[in-house]
Amino acid sequence: MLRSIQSSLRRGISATPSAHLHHRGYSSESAPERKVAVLGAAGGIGQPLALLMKLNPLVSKLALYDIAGTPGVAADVSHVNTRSEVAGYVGEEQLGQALEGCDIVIIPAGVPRKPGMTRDDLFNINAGIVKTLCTAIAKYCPHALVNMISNPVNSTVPIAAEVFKKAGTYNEKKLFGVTTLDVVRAKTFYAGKAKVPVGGVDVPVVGGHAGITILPLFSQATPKANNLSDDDIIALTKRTQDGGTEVVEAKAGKGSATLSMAYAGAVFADACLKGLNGVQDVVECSFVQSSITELPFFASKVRLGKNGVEEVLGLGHLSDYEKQGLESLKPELKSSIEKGIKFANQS
Ligand SMILES: NC(=O)c1ccc[n+]([C@@H]2O[C@H](COP(=O)([O-])OP(=O)(O)OC[C@H]3O[C@@H](n4cnc5c(N)ncnc54)[C@H](O)[C@@H]3O)[C@@H](O)[C@H]2O)c1
Ligand SMILES: O=C(O)C[C@H](O)C(=O)O
Repeated sequence: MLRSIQSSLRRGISATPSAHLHHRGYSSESAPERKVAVLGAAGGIGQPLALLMKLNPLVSKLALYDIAGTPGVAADVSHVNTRSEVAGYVGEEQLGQALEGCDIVIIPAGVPRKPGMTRDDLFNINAGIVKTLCTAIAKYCPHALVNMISNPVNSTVPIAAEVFKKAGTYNEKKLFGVTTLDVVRAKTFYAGKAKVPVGGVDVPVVGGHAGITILPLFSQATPKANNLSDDDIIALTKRTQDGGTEVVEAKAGKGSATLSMAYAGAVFADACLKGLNGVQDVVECSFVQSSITELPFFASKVRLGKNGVEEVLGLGHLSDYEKQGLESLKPELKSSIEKGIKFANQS
């Protein structure tokens, strides 16, 4: 049972087939030691993400941190009979211990949206939380890869970059805004509309992570679908851009996407782990420091490796509709990035 869950997870949460790992000369049990921390681990995303990371055989130590509730989550998850050793840390005085020795820090800490709110409405609370957590990362694990989930991602990633710059620890190869949920949604919606098996679908999603800044590139989707009209592509694009709001409205005041986000966060962290371990050709979309447009941060396909970002891949050929979408998203994305930079430098 466990073996089958693990092997299906390994197939699902994997940018490369698990067979690839065996070609690298190690089984999961003898994979390199890797410590992963989840900050905000007692939350709606944090708890299922903690479980999924506990199921990942590439993790040897799992640190679960929150301002409350982590002893219980850690005790619960620690009983799962998989490789990693689990520890719970609670309150700022234990944050350093949680972070020491980390290879990857995943941050889903902060408040989620309620109906009627934009992600930017979360800025006032989450910006401060992210700043505090990143200050501690700079101190206790300056070489870790940071997977930023807390919204608004378009601003929290620039905040993190500024905090690290001030601390003298910034490495642009190691800071990632997690936009995997946009890709997960685009793949699901495309497969449903094109009537193709979802397992084999790929759709790049570029730009940022809020409304029109989310730009799925259905013209590059594989397998190619010849049964989709221009109107279908417009509808798929809008549904992907509004995917978060669809969940916020359905949850009617009880938060935003947690389960699909935990899955997406686990997919992205798994790709980072594989990159760190030297697996070749690990490619995921992520919001990173970038020079593929005039904006300083941009989501696109990124090749992951032993140092984090190995290569930021270009946008490829865009349809006229996508070119228009790209130009329309730039002003909003630019101002969200600038808002984050300004906050980090003023406060
Ligand atoms: N990037 C994405 O695609 C994506 C998707 C979904 C949600 N999100 C964002 O993720 C965040 C978390 O969402 P959620 O549904 O898990 O919320 P939640 O309220 O259920 O959980 C958040 C957790 O963060 C903790 N927290 C608050 N301040 C903290 C601090 N200073 N240090 C550590 N932990 C702290 C809380 O105690 C809580 O347990 C929100 O900002 C949400 O908008 C992002
Ligand atoms: O929509 C939200 O507020 C949460 C998240 O960014 C999402 O895309 O689901």
